[in-house]
Amino acid sequence: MAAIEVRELTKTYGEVVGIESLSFSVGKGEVFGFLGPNGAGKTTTIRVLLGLLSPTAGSAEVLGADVTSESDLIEAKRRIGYLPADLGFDEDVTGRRVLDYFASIRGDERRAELLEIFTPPLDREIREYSSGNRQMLGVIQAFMHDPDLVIMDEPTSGLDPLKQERFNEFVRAERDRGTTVFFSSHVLSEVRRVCDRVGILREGELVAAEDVESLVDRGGKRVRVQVGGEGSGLGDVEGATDVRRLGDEHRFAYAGDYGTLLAHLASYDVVDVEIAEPPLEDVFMHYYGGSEDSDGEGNESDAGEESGRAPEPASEPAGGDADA
Ligand SMILES: Nc1ncnc2c1ncn2[C@@H]1O[C@H](COP(=O)(O)OP(=O)(O)OP(=O)(O)O)[C@@H](O)[C@H]1O
Repeated sequence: MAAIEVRELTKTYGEVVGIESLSFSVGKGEVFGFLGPNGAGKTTTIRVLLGLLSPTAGSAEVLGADVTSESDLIEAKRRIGYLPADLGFDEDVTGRRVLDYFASIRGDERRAELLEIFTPPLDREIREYSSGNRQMLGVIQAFMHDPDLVIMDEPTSGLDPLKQERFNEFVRAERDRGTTVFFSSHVLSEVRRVCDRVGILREGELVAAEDVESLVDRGGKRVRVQVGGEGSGLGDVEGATDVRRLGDEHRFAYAGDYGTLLAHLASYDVVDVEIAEPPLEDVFMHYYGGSEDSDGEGNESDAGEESGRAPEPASEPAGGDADA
């Protein structure tokens, strides 16, 4: 049994399509990144999975529970952790009170361990919390009852790079202990670091769900070569595309095997060579077919991370204990 099974799932808001005929599954123990730009349907999918929105058509199961069955879902939610995009904590209480509240509902056997990794100021009121501290408190409440499955909506938003790295390390360790993690993101480099598999959502439809390495292979390696002399015909090797010359440097994308490339380069007087993975943005654009071009420099930027977010649907208290 998969941890998450989604079949032909559609959710519309009146005329507006949130997601359409979405199908995917997430295996037990897998870390699955759910990628898409603002408005692609990530939050809608997550809210349906938590029973917070009813699907218009299709079906979804989490840990074997039909998300439209309140009784099944209540049982399954004991084994699920949830980090919503909009945490919705009570501003007047301390972080400790927030954790005590969730502990009273679902338990907190991992609280102490999590507080050694994530360090929000527990005795301050939430209104004094920075967004990073709120997010850390959210991560602690999502994991502290030792769930089998954790669903997170943009978990690293608001975290500084050091805390993001701590979060990434934590997710990798969670995978090693067998926890299934499903999280949405529009930060491509982040999913690359921690996910086994990635689903790319575009305008409510899944356009790809594959392992991260295949996605990267699909984009082709980025090759830069400097040679003595003219280097004519240097880009004439099977698998090379987008061949360009900048001064004495030759650049191209390469989707063939290393042996062929190295044999080809051996006939030149190579001064310098660099073979790098493509920026995931390029892979992403391949699926979106957008006109936004990467800079071709191989930079893995977090484009969009700071961009304005579409208004969130009505928020619910963290922990997903709103009505099914
Ligand atoms: N409550 C709502 N009423 C009407 N339309 C909605 C509602 N919630 C979402 N939508 C629409 O559904 C589509 C998917 O939105 P959703 O919030 O699921 O996307 P998202 O991928 O989570 O985006 P973001 O990265 O901005 O959070 C968008 O067109 C959005 O405007």
